Amino acid sequence: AEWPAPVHHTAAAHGLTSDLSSVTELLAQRLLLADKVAAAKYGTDTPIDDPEREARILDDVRARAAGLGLDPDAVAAVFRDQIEANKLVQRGLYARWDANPGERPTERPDLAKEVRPALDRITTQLLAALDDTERARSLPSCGPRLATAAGWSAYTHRLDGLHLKGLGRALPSVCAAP
Ligand SMILES: C=C(O[C@@H]1C=C(C(=O)O)C=C[C@H]1O)C(=O)O
Repeated sequence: AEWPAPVHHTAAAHGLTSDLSSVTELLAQRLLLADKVAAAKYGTDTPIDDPEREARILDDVRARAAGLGLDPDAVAAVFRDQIEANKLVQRGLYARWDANPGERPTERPDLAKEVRPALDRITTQLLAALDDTERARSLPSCGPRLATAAGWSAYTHRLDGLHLKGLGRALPSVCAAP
């Protein structure tokens, strides 16, 4: 055989990358969209919790995980964490806006036309990132690597305390169970 082997495909395409920042970057981006979700809902009859939308998301990612050869339960657990993290941030923003009317959003984004499509784009990207990092997420080093990557994502996005708490809530199922 030839050596070194010709590179026909990227490491990421084979789940060989050990860098989890592609994942944490998307988790941070998704969490920052909670501000737009909350702004879309605050002061309206639309509740923070939408169990039907959540169930549709989880059904969809299970099917797409299976198509990628990923464990549907494990992938659904990651998205369940993202949804809980998002609601945690939404609730925190509501509390902040209730207490400080001056900080309330001045515009109400369109949940259906603007915000949910942005969340859906991240879903597609996150599924690809989970696929790319399948091996790294199964290693014992996943936890420390994930913490490091999350720290960088938090830093580059200048996350405040509430969003840091949300990012912490977003992480527990990213590393495969031992
Ligand atoms: C983001 C929303 O709010 C909540 C959080 C969701 C999520 O993180 O995907 C989905 C449904 C809601 O329970 C939304 O309504 O779209």
